[in-house]
Amino acid sequence: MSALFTPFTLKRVTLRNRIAIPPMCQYSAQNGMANAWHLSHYASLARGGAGLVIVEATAVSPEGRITPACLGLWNDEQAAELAHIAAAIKAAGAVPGIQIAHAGRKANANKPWEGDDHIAADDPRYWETLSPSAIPFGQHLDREPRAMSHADIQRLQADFAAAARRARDAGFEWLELHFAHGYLAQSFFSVHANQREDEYGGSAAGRGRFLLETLAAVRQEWPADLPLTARFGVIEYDGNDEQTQQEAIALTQSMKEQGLDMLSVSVGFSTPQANIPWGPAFLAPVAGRVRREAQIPVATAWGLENPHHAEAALAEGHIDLAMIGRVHLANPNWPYQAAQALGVERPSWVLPAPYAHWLERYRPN
Ligand SMILES: C=C(C(=O)O)c1ccccc1
Repeated sequence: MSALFTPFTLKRVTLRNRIAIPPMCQYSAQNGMANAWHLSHYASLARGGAGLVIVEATAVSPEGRITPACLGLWNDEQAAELAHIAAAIKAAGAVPGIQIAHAGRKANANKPWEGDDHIAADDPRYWETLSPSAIPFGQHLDREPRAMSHADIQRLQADFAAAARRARDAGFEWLELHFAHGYLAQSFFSVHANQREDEYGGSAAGRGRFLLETLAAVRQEWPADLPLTARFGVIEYDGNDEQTQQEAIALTQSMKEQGLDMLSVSVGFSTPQANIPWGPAFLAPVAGRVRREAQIPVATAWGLENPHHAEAALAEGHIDLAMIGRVHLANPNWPYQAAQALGVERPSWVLPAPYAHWLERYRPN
């Protein structure tokens, strides 16, 4: 039996395999509302056979969106539309997950294919960006954000808790806090973005406070028997990686003690000067160190689209779940190809029966 096609149980949720589809922004919403695009997109991904499908970064407040076209979960109308997506993912046999997020100083940007840069101040779509300190990210996201007050911090933590409550009520069974990729929570942890001199800055403990408090607020709302996870950048590839990993692993241990069930290990993306060693499964050993030292189940993404690389990362004990993203956009039925490549018996049956039975006897010319 292949590691990739072994079920995985966390709290009262069992995934049919170790294939998870990570959040991938679609930049296709109006006023934060999901629409026909999102429903067909997520239903298609779920029908492909993955065990877990995580809905893209969904903002906890309007100014937390990466772009004006990002999803939101700051009101009940948005939750009602997302409930249809959770139901569609579940009906296809996958577990419905959702990532809740605040983009911080990277917010208020144009869509990637429309410039990927900050929206101009005289544009009607402009809104103020927030961050731990008034330090811009740089390059195409060079706007100086407003340094957050304690009132801002408390408001945004309450927004995360409210979004978690709505996600629960909408029928999602897996919640991921977006603590990665240079967005708000990652910015509190990163010295590149956080130069506060109060209790939310300075030491690693200070820079981790926002994440721990936000997790605690969400933990109050999210059911104890459903997985509460976070995607977190544990390395920046900025030349200071050993210290960053040590601090990140210490924070992960604290988050685990506060009720975090799993960590999706990613890159911080807090500085444009990062020198990321892109390549097959490049982050798997980093994830394996977090798994060993923090003693917490981990997932990771990046460079796992070759089934043999994903299988090895699991079999070698680096990870518990393989986040397989972009290749699913090219081939929503990637799990079927992976099952064939790994010699899984009756591979077509990773797909829904209406597809599986036709494919079982299909021999392409
Ligand atoms: C749009 C992203 C997200 O939502 O995390 C993202 C950003 C940086 C790298 C990968 C993904």
